Amino acid sequence: MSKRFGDKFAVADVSLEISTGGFIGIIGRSGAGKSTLLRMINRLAEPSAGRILADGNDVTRLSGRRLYRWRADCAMIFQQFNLVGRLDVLTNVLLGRLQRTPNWRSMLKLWTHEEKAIALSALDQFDIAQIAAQRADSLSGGQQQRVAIARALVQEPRIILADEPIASLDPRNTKTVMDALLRINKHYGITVLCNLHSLDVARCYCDRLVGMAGGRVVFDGSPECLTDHVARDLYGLEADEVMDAELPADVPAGLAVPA
Ligand SMILES: Nc1ncnc2c1ncn2[C@@H]1O[C@H](COP(=O)(O)OP(=O)(O)OP(=O)(O)O)[C@@H](O)[C@H]1O
Repeated sequence: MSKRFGDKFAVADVSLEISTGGFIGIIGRSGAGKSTLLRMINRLAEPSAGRILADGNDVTRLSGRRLYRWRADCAMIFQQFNLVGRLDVLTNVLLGRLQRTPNWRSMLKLWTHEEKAIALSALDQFDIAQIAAQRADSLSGGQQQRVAIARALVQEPRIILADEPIASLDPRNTKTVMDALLRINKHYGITVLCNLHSLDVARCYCDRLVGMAGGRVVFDGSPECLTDHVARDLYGLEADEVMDAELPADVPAGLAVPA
């Protein structure tokens, strides 16, 4: 796929094959094309050229109901959480059910007991069921992002597209949020594609890293294959910054699935 803005290519001739159930980190310096690549997958950005194939179906040609369904299959997590601040946490999570709920019921906010139970259970998995009745704008950044992940989970997606989900969080909240994404990936087998600035976080959580520079893929492999030498090539002058440890000292290395 390629995406051009004017005469500049944000993504240029990128070809990736993504297997179900992976935890893929997309890394690279600012402006490398990571967000544009993710946004093309759920068609928030239209590719200028190329195709996206999912199970043999050309996603780039979908419209109407079928596009709506594809977007329901791809839950998006944003850096700025995108919760509705004046609504309580439980309602924010229930909004993730919108694509699966008849319009008239969601407009009247007539959620069934079952839907509420699903939403509460999602919150419980990330240890935040006790704040279900609080307004979303009263929460810390880490709590808000966990609510956003619970909302994504109740959407029952096949893929989670996370665009810099930890960029505005401190190290402890970074770990909580990455653990939540890892749990979704390992426990439910949902594929996670995650744009990450911190190389250390990417190495710790992802089983595959895709490195982008100037809109192109310049590295694609396991974290072990991404040597410091390759990373320095990828990040240039930003290398020292992204290779600084951002996780607290008690974080175990490797892919330990949280209990
Ligand atoms: N809507 C747009 N209009 C014009 N140019 C854009 C637009 N969106 C992105 N770009 C340009 O495309 C290039 C890639 O941007 P993109 O946001 O995908 O990079 P990124 O790797 O996600 O960077 P960052 O980490 O800073 O978000 C950049 O040069 C950016 O300025």
